[in-house]
Amino acid sequence: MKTVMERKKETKPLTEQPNKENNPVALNIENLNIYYGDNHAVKEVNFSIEKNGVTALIGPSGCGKSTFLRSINRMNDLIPGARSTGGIIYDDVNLIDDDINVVALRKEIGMVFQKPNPFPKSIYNNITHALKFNGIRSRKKLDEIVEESLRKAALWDEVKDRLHESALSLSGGQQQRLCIARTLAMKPNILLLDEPASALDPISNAKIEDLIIELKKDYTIVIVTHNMHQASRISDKTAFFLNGVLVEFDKTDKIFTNPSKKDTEDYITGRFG
Ligand SMILES: Nc1ncnc2c1ncn2[C@@H]1O[C@H](COP(=O)(O)OP(=O)(O)OP(=O)(O)O)[C@@H](O)[C@H]1O
Repeated sequence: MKTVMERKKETKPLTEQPNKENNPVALNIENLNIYYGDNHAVKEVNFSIEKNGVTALIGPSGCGKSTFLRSINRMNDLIPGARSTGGIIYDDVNLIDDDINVVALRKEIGMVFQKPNPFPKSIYNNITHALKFNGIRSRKKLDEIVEESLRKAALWDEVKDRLHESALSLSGGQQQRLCIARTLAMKPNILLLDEPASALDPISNAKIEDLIIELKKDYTIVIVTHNMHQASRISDKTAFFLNGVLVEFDKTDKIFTNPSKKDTEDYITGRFG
């Protein structure tokens, strides 16, 4: 069985191929359908996600945003009865193919969830746990990655003197930034964020938003959010879903100032959902 990385080496990376606006593409979504048993949760979705940008997924509860997001790094595999058809094309590999190495995939495409979920371990060990599992043993190397990841997640200055204290002693916002640091330590290309700030206070929320804007220089970010202000502040492109259908996908400015579809306008102006 070939890993995502092994298959990548054989092909020209899709990321070198521009989309119609001439921006490099990280993921091409082609006729994607996702089902839970008889429930057709995501229907014939087609669009491309740009590299080094923030793509926001918006829409009312139950419209399929999280299902779509989870399908990108195959988290839906854990749900009995879930199945997908179509394509999520990443570096010329279809991520829904059966022979994808899901462990390798999840290193390249990391995910952060709504509720911070640090391990009940020290701050340091939260970051090194998966690294050690992947065979990195050198203390110097581990120290370097811990510092680099915590700096990237804008947490280093707050925790550098307490790296061996429990992660559970951190505030909710700090725990979420630690979860982002833990994901960054695996050196992903893409970050999937499922409402990463919705369980946090406004100040922590603002820090996460600032962090996302900073991180998009180095990563492709896809974020599910119910917060319209957040979507308009931090994203470059926005995808509006309704009943599993991608109703509209465009530049965020356009979606929020002059949407093409009435359903999009009704949603962003709060008329439903
Ligand atoms: N684990 C699951 N098992 C079965 N059906 C599910 C599961 N998760 C979601 N669904 C169904 O898939 C559809 C889309 O749900 P999903 O959670 O993706 O929507 P969402 O837009 O992310 O909603 P929310 O904003 O409330 O999180 C819904 O009909 C939901 O009931």
